Amino acid sequence: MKTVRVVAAVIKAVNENGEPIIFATQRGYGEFKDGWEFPGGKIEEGETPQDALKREIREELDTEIFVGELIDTIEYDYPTFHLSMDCFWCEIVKGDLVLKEHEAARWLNKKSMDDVDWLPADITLIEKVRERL
Ligand SMILES: Nc1nc2c([nH]c(=O)n2[C@H]2C[C@H](O)[C@@H](COP(=O)(O)OP(=O)(O)OP(=O)(O)O)O2)c(=O)[nH]1
Ligand SMILES: [Mg+2]
Repeated sequence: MKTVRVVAAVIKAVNENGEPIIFATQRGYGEFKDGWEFPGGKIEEGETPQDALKREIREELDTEIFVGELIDTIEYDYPTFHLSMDCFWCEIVKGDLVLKEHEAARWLNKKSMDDVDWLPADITLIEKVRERL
């Protein structure tokens, strides 16, 4: 099976009550349309994961991010490909998270993290994010 190498940004901020929150996006097209994910995408040839992630967030959200620590690398078998996804803690440097490709987005806290329908590969990641948020 072919392996698809992907990077995803867990963009972290703090809400008006001082609680940590993360930014989730809903896919607007394709095979996984309507599923919730962390913004990001496929690593292109010659890119480091960090460079790829900064590029993807510029393309998808018109926003500049700081890419921090690796949270986890998710390995997941979809029916037609193997996903290898590096997930990083990120912070906004500049920009307003404009949805250029996604159909919706939400800021989620620990409690509301289960309220959206995550893509299958993200389920184990969500547990780690919640523990460390
Ligand atoms: N970005 C992202 N992709 C995820 C997550 N979970 C998950 O299973 N995926 C899968 C869906 C896709 O098959 C693949 C990432 O593809 P993508 O569609 O974001 O890639 P891309 O931005 O480069 O878009 P495209 O040019 O291929 O349309 O990884 C996630 O949390 N974030
Ligand atoms: Mg993408």
